[in-house]
This record gives sequence, structure tokens and C-alpha cells, in this order.
Amino acid sequence: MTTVHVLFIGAGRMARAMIAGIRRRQGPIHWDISVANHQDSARLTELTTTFRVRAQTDWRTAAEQADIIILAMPPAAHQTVLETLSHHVLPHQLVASVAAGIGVSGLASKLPEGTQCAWLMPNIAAAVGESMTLCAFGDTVTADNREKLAEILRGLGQYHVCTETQVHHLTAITGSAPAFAFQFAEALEQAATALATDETTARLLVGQMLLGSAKLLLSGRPPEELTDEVATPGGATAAGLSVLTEAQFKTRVMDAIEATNQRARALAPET
Ligand SMILES: NC(=O)C1=CN([C@@H]2O[C@H](COP(=O)(O)OP(=O)(O)OC[C@H]3O[C@@H](n4cnc5c(N)ncnc54)[C@H](O)[C@@H]3O)[C@@H](O)[C@H]2O)C=CC1
Ligand SMILES: O=C(O)[C@@H]1CCC=N1
Repeated sequence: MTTVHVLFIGAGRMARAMIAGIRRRQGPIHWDISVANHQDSARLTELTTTFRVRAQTDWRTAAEQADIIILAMPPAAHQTVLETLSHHVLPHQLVASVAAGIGVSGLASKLPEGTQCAWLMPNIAAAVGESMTLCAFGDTVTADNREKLAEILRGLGQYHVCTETQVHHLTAITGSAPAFAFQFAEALEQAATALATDETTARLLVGQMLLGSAKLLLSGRPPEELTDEVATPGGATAAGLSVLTEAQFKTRVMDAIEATNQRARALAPET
């Protein structure tokens, strides 16, 4: 079995979800994972014991051994880390960032010319192997490194290779929208517990309803058609849908998407 050395710089929520996803998959590669962060040594200890990763107090030492370096820290931390990394990165290594707004070109512009770079937009469902991850590769990434990264992404769930511009526009849809879905779930759970049941049962009812709806969507049927199928003419669902339409539900979702993408662009350091 081939061993590939992966270094995560940043050990927060996204790194944890990705490491969990990688560890779930029994693929053809053995992942030797190192993790470094800014300050939180308790977090590193927790990751070490849960996921068999190596905690690194100084990521620069681990960077030398890495085949793939994943930047999983806030966009604002990239400037400084990339400046240092630019003195250490080697031509065979792949540098990937999961930071909102960063862009594969933004990444490449701060590293030596020709550095192999990729920009990833995973989501938190990576922890259960169900992320929808977007991936934009820089021009210089070798076929071998594309395949290694693809193998990581298969552990996280589904992935879709697209352009940098597409990742900018779709960040809200795949990266952030789980939070919107959780808000919807929270509202449904609150209604369920207020009206009829306990919290555990409410979680099951709402989670299974969302899972079933997601499976129908993934079967390829359009949401309008599925909505129509639920809403019996003159029936109960139509009354609820009218309230959502009155509140301009779809327009508000679009506003949330635009606000998210704009903020993502604003957070990234200037190129
Ligand atoms: N949370 C999510 O669902 C998603 C997050 N992302 C991206 O993932 C990145 C991390 O986000 P979260 O995990 O949510 O944040 P977080 O706050 O949970 O984790 C950030 C981590 O970065 C570390 N860090 C900060 N500055 C550092 C530095 N200079 N050197 C080394 N480590 C440093 C912190 O110690 C912490 O471990 C962000 O760029 C975000 O845009 C992308 C997709 C989804
Ligand atoms: O909230 C954020 O900035 C990150 C980007 C996508 C999801 N979480």
C-alpha cells in the first residue's frame, strides 16, 4: 500500500471533519496525517487520540516531509502562513486551501512560480463521508497529485472539479448552505417539540424527512415537480407553501447566498 503524507495547517472544525472523512474510507492509500494549529494544544491532543494523527508544534518541520499540505485555517491567516511556506514548499508537493474566497490563483500568486495548488470547498458533512466538495486545480498540478487529492475527496463524500470562478459563486451553495439547512431543521424541530413530541423524536422525524427529500432530489427529479407531488390540490401543504411564498422564501434564500459569497470574497487577502 502506498503511504502519502498529508499535513493540515489549522486544526479547527473543517480540518476535523476532513480528517474524520479520510479515516472512514478504506482506499488504496495509507494516509500519514500530521496536524498543526495556532495555539490550541488540547485540540491537537484530541485529534491525535481520535484519528491517529501526529500533532506538530512547528508545521515548518512537518512541511518538508509532506506530499500534500492542506491549509485549513481562516482566510486572514493565509497571508502570513503562505509567506513562510513559500520558503519551504517543494516542486513535487501539492498545496491545497479550503479557505472561502482564497481562489487557486490567489494561492499560487503567493507561492513560488509553478507550485502545484488546488482550492477546495468542502462542507461539514465530510465528517460522515457525505460532503459535496468543489475542487479547482491550478494548471501545474500533476496527474499523480490530482489522483491523490481525488482519493482524499472520495473519503469526504462526492466531489466536483470546476473552475475557480465557479467555486467563488458556489461557495454559499455547498460550503455554507448546510448551515441554512440546519436552521430550517431547527425551526422544524422547535415546531415538533412545541406541538407534539420530545427532542429525540423530533430529531429523527426531521432528519429522516430531510434525508428522504435529499434522496428524491438526487434521483434526478426537479424540486418543482417534487413540490407539486407533495402538495395535493386544494390540500394542506398548499396552505403552508402560500405562507412561504408570501414571505418571499426563495428571494430571501438568494439574498443569503449573495451575502455569503460577497463576504467570502471580502475575507480573502488581496492578491
Ligand atoms: N466550517 C466549515 O463548514 C467550512 C470551513 N471552510 C474553511 O475552512 C477554514 C477553517 O474554518 P473552520 O475550521 O470553520 O475554523 P476554525 O476556527 O474552527 O479553525 C481554524 C483553525 O485554524 C487555526 N489557525 C488560525 N491561524 C493559524 C495560523 N496562523 N497557523 C496555523 N493555524 C492557524 C486555528 O488554531 C484553528 O485550529 C476557513 O478558511 C473556512 O473558510 C470551508 C468550508 C466549510
Ligand atoms: O463560514 C465560513 O466562512 C466558512 C466558509 C464556508 C463555510 N464556512
